[in-house]
Amino acid sequence: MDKFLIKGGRPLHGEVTISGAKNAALPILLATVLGSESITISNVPLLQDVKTSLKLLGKLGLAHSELQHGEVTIEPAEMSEHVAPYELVKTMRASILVLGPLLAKVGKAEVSLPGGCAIGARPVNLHIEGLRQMGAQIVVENGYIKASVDGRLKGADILMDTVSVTGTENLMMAAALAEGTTRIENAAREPEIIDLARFLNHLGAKVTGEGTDTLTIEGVERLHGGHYSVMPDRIETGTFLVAGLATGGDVTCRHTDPSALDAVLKKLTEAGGTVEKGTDWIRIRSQGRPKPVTIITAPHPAFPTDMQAQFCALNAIASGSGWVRETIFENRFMHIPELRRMGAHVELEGNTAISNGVETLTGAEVMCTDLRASASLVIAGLVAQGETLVERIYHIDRGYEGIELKLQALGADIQRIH
Ligand SMILES: CC(=O)N[C@H]1[C@@H](OP(=O)(O)OP(=O)(O)OC[C@H]2O[C@@H](n3ccc(=O)[nH]c3=O)[C@H](O)[C@@H]2O)O[C@H](CO)[C@@H](O)[C@@H]1O
Ligand SMILES: C=C(OP(=O)(O)O)C(=O)O
Repeated sequence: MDKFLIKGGRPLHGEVTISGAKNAALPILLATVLGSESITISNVPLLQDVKTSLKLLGKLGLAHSELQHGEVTIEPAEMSEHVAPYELVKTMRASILVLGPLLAKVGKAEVSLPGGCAIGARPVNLHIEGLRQMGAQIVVENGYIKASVDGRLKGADILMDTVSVTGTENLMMAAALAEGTTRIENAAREPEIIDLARFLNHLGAKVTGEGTDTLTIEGVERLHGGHYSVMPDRIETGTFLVAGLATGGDVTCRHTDPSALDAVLKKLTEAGGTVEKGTDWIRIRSQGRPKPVTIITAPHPAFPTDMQAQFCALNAIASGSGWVRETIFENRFMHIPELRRMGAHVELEGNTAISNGVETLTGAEVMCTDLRASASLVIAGLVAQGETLVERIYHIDRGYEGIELKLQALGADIQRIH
């Protein structure tokens, strides 16, 4: 299993090019199930989850080109299969996103129930309830969601009990080919939802209201082909900005979208970073030791859960006491015991991590438990005195394209050990 060996204490300096967003690329790739003509997608990050998505599309009978220079073409097909098996779903929760498209396109789907993961239970009841409202018959049997519909799905008025990103995406994709109009209220407003809506509209779907809490989708009979470029990864951007600030450096993220990062940039500024931005770049400069911040995660446009672990690493070395409260996932603090092993003074009280910043962390052997926890440990390793060995980095490879190469180019001493 690969590991990262990091020799900490070097400020990061320079420019980094941000990749396409994992959390936009995966739904967009899986939405190609809905297509009836050839679809080319560019700015696709080369990640383990992207490889898994392409494997899943292949399993469903869709041919695709090799992913080269971030571009892949997917050919439409008479779907020969409608099953997303456990082997694939267990490695990538986003596989649940074929449920809506398969039902809409071929009228049947069997998708392994994703179950929980390290960060929480991660239920999908709202996906199932919404599809039932659109006329699907669904049973959960032998660990699979087995769904079918007579004829086409029907447009419906759906009120989501809670804001769900993948739930909104599944229902939006299903509604794109349904008969009649679907209204999704209390919809998620994440930038990745907007990107998926734009992608679907580019292929001829009729989605409006993206970026607000009410989506209206007028179903169409078929989607045509096209070429679409995935939005930049706001979480990768935020991760590099935190790493720049934490190490006392000066980092510019290129090929990104500052408008998707308002809550994160606000907290970076509160933490004492000097933030400048243009249409597609953000620069952060450290002015000395970071100041502590208080953070409450919540659905967009509030502070994203996918950035809280990185800010825990920042608070760990801040000049005072700060706290981070996680409201989306019940167990997303697995990085805290690892940060403590590196000398952080941080306590968990319920869903809040309260830290008393220390001057510096010390290198240690630490273990990744999930994607963003891994990012926080890498940041901590870059800051720490001495050597840090980060184990189980397959978690990080799910979501960050060549993170060690990008960090090396910014001056970090980080090596992948096979
Ligand atoms: C709102 C939110 O911040 N969602 C995050 C969530 O998306 P992801 O789509 O994985 O999770 P959801 O947005 O669906 O979950 C949000 C909340 O709704 C609950 N829920 C969800 C679906 C459902 O059917 N029933 C139900 O009760 C979940 O338990 C959770 O507390 O994890 C992703 C990966 O870390 C992040 O990129 C998303 O930003
Ligand atoms: C936890 C994440 O992803 P996933 O939903 O794929 O597990 C993430 O992007 O931080």
